[in-house]
Amino acid sequence: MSQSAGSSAAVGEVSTTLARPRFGKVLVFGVGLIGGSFALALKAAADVDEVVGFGRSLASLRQALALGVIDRVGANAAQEAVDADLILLATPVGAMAEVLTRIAPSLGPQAIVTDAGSTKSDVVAVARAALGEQFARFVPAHPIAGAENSGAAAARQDLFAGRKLVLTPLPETSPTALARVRDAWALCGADVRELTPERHDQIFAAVSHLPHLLSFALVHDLAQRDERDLFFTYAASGFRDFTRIAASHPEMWRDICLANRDALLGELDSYRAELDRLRAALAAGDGARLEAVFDVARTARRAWADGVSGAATGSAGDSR
Ligand SMILES: NC(=O)C1=CN([C@@H]2O[C@H](COP(=O)(O)OP(=O)(O)OC[C@H]3O[C@@H](n4cnc5c(N)ncnc54)[C@H](O)[C@@H]3O)[C@@H](O)[C@H]2O)C=CC1
Ligand SMILES: O=C(O)C(=O)Cc1ccc(O)cc1
Repeated sequence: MSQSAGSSAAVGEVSTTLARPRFGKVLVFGVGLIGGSFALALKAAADVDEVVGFGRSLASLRQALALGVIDRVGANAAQEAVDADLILLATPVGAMAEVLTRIAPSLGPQAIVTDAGSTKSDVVAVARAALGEQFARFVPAHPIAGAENSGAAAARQDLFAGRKLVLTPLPETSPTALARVRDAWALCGADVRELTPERHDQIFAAVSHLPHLLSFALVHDLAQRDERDLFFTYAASGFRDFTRIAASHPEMWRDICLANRDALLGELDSYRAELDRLRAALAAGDGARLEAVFDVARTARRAWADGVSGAATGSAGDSR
């Protein structure tokens, strides 16, 4: 995809020295699965001077350093922001306001700020409030790639390869900043799309946030029972598929649910109504109704899986 820095043309070809895209000094706040994978992928594909990592725990930042995910552990975010070129927020969404407030006063004129949060309207609102006149260089983003695993040790250079990445630019977003962030994610291998923040949050309430809530709820319900060990002993692959995401990070999902509360409540109500209809059919012994519902769901699920497997976005059991 990208050429090595300084690659020279073969004899007889027009001599062109194609430099790798330059990203200068990159700060990553939250060097976990997503921030760490972004750092690895961008360093592999672009000319990055250094990646400086910030986080809550020195131990996990040291681990990220030892793994080569970051080049340096940052000590003073405000100072490091002065000459940073690209700043990625990859903390849980509830922590982003505090990070933005810390760096806002010292951002240099070259700095572009982006995020990887799973919700967008809330992140846009806190960025607008914290950055004020500098909000134009904030480019909201959400990689649709991940896993139930957390931390820098789970980071992978190819996490975003072939996966969708949604940008939710605003009318005031700087076209230059937007192009740079689009380029950065494309260099990480992502298939970059655009939505409005509101549309993004509606869609992801239905296809991501609700399924995680349901999975947590099912496992929680079973885990409260006296006979849980016996029940879990007999759980098979259907249970494994349905509940893989209940092993996801509780703090991250607390923040996502609260940030997208209205849309998630709407989806939860819709799902409860569906469950009520199924319950009524079951209580009435209405097998035809149950089978009709299962049939529509099976057809839709198979069509979706066939469609996405062609686009390399994962299949059932693929935890990416
Ligand atoms: N896990 C996934 O599959 C995906 C997650 N996301 C989003 O990406 C973001 C990061 O998620 P992951 O990388 O999975 O989480 P993670 O738990 O692997 O990493 C988050 C990192 O942020 C640090 N952190 C927490 N609070 C902080 C604070 N106040 N200041 C600085 N650092 C702080 C943690 O110590 C941790 O190193 C979240 O906003 C999440 O919604 C987006 C797409 C997929
Ligand atoms: O683990 C999984 O399958 C996921 O669904 C990962 C994921 C989690 C949060 C996101 O915002 C996007 C993707």
